[in-house]
Amino acid sequence: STEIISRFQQYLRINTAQPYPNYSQSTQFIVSQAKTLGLESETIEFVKGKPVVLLKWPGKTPNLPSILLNSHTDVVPAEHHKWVHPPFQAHLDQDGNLFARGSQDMKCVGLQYLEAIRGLKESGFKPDRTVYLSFVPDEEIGGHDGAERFAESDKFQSMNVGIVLDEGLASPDENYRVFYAERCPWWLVIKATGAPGHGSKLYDNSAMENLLKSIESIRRFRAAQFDMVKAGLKAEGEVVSVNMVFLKAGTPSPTEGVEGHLSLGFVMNLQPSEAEAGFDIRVPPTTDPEYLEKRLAEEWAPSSRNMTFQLGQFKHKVPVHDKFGKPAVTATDNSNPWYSLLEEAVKKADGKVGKPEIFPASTDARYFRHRGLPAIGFSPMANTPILLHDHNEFLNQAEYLKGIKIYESIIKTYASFIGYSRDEESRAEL
Ligand SMILES: CSCC[C@H](NC=O)C(=O)O
Ligand SMILES: [Zn+2]
Ligand SMILES: [Zn+2]
Repeated sequence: STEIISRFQQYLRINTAQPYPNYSQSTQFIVSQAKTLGLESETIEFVKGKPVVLLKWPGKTPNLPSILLNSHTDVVPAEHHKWVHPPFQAHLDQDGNLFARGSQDMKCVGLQYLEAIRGLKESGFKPDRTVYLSFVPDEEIGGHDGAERFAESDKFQSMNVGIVLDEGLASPDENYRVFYAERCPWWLVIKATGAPGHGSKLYDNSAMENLLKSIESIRRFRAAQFDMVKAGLKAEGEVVSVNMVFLKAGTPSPTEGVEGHLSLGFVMNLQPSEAEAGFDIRVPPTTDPEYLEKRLAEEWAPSSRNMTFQLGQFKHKVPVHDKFGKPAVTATDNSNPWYSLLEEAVKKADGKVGKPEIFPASTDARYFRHRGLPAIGFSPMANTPILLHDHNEFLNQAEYLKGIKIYESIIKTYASFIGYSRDEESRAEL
């Protein structure tokens, strides 16, 4: 098992942090792992410099829909000096905790898939269904040049995928968490305009006052949503989250060193004529988007208060709308055999799963769900604090090894499931 851990460390040490991920090194690493495992590999650049590494373990019955194990290779940046151990050193401490950016999100999962396959191959197991692994780029910046392109490709179509596994979240208790849907990201910028004026004058309808009224109203909404979570009435993924992420206002005055001026960077005795605030909003699949858009237009950025807004995701500062409307949800009842098979497989490997949840943020799973496929978010990390995107992200090595056993059980169960669901049949006929 020291070899297993050192392979994990090798992967963690590759700096694939946005915005300049070293994808050539991660690709090289994954392809070399595939070779030692005897898996077929193919690297596809739907967008130049953004490799999707696709591995294949052919099944004995190749006409059965295949299983796709997806993981992203990029990680979010880290503030190196705020970590106890450098984020790309993959330091293993005395308690067996492995510190690295990506140890939870989600290099663990990508490599656990591979280690599980190694174990299964060594045991002589042969899959009925074909198992694919995809290592995709750019999830952390929206996945548009990675999983989105992949899911829309002819290649993907030809793979006849029947079920996708993707990332979940760590669980502080003993139950693994399972995700069947996710909230839709709405990035909102509201802008207020108003008459400028002397800093000493009290008057209505200044840009700052107009913006602050909106912020107050948005905060009341935020508190009401958060209260439902605090009271235990709703789970995190079942309410609308709203967080202000930037404030932009003031009249700049770059007078550093200029005689007679204070060097605050802003003019202090001038009320500005424009002010802006940005919000990260996440909308559960159960919330009516029209209701929220109405609320936005009428209460949060009313034109009667000289406010405008932009909604969407932003590419080069221009909003691009994601798929609004009804986000796709994966069934967890008996219409979806893959869900109960996963539960069963986890139990068989001595793991426990909690109630299925809505993922609070976004993952690449949405692109597969949009294709009409079931996708389950699952990262086997129990008794682990949730540290994705945080300082000092770590995963305990024993937990990592346990996760490999869990995946062995899942892959074995999935790959030897030859029952044909009605849904699969109708897809096969297309
Ligand atoms: C909405 S595109 C960005 C995707 C990103 N995913 C992980 O953190 C997220 O912010 O949820
Ligand atoms: Zn992730
Ligand atoms: Zn992430």
